[in-house]
Amino acid sequence: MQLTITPENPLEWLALRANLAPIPLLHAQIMPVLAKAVLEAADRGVFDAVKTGPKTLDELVTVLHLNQKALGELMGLLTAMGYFTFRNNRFALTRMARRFAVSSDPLSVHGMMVFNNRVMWDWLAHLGTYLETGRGIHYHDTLSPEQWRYYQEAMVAASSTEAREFGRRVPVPKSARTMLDIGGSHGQHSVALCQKLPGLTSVILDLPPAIEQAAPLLARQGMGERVRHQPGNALTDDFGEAQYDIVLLSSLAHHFTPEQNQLVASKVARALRPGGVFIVNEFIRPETGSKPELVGSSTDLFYGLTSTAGNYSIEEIQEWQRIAGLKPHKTVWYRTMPGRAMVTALR
Ligand SMILES: C[S@@+](CC[C@H](N)C(=O)[O-])C[C@H]1O[C@@H](n2cnc3c(N)ncnc32)[C@H](O)[C@@H]1O
Repeated sequence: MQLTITPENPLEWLALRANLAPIPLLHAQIMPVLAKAVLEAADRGVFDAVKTGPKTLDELVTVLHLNQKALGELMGLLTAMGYFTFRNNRFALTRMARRFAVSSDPLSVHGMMVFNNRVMWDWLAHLGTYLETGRGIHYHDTLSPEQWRYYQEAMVAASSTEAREFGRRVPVPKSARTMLDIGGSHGQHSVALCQKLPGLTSVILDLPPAIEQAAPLLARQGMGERVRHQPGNALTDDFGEAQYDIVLLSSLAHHFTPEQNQLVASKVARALRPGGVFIVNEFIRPETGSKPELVGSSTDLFYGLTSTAGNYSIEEIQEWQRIAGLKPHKTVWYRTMPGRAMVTALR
């Protein structure tokens, strides 16, 4: 899967080939507006307002208390982007928008859109400073309780589709009974595996302010004591010895430096039982100059900006696992998300 600028006819193909299309204008002027329009629409309840059935612009103006001209422009853009159709003077949600943009669908990314609109958007203004200093903003140290809530809801939204594929495809022993989910937040990955393996229980280790906000999100899953939170810090806590059949580090390695990841991998190796599996679930950094992959490259820059860290290559992740005394095992690439993989190793 790729995010691309695609010609729609042979003449456009020729224009692109002949370098006649000003691509940076699309990146610099069009794409930021597309992104912000989707975020603001989600945050203002535009998608939810159409959930019960097609609406005219006038009806939307009344329900949403927004300016008619401005909302008309937004709806025009969202229709062009494939979120709505417009027939008989009414806007209707497309299948894609109904599943992923309306807040109530189990696969919705609405929580991520609200977080990005209310919290993340302002971080982007720091990119210039990051480029000068190499120092990211380290948001885990400064979020307010309300921002922690948006963050944890965003993580649910970001991983709902992925957790299903993870549960189906991650190579784990069927006999596994104990799991440690480091930085596991909402617990969707643990829940997916516990639903698949009836004998499995999981402990989610996360920072105390994260757990405060993630607890109700985990409770919603109805797993009771089989998936429980444990407040702590992956960098300073001991994980114990030969306790777990599965250890998962999902979307946390990108917040840590290589040295911190090596430290975590060593503690994980000690905490695994013989035959146990360590899964690093991550966006993978494409090598500069290799086949273009926008998700891996843009998240790499983004995690640099946010945590002074970034994405890692498969080889780098396997090197932490190897130095920790583990044997690199299968790497499984996601089919539902480009640039993302489960990199596994065995004790
Ligand atoms: C990007 S989220 C990933 C959540 C989840 N694992 C997933 O894949 O959807 C990173 C999580 O790691 C937690 N975290 C950050 N630093 C941590 C640390 N030092 N120890 C434990 N958890 C940490 C955050 O609170 C957050 O819940």
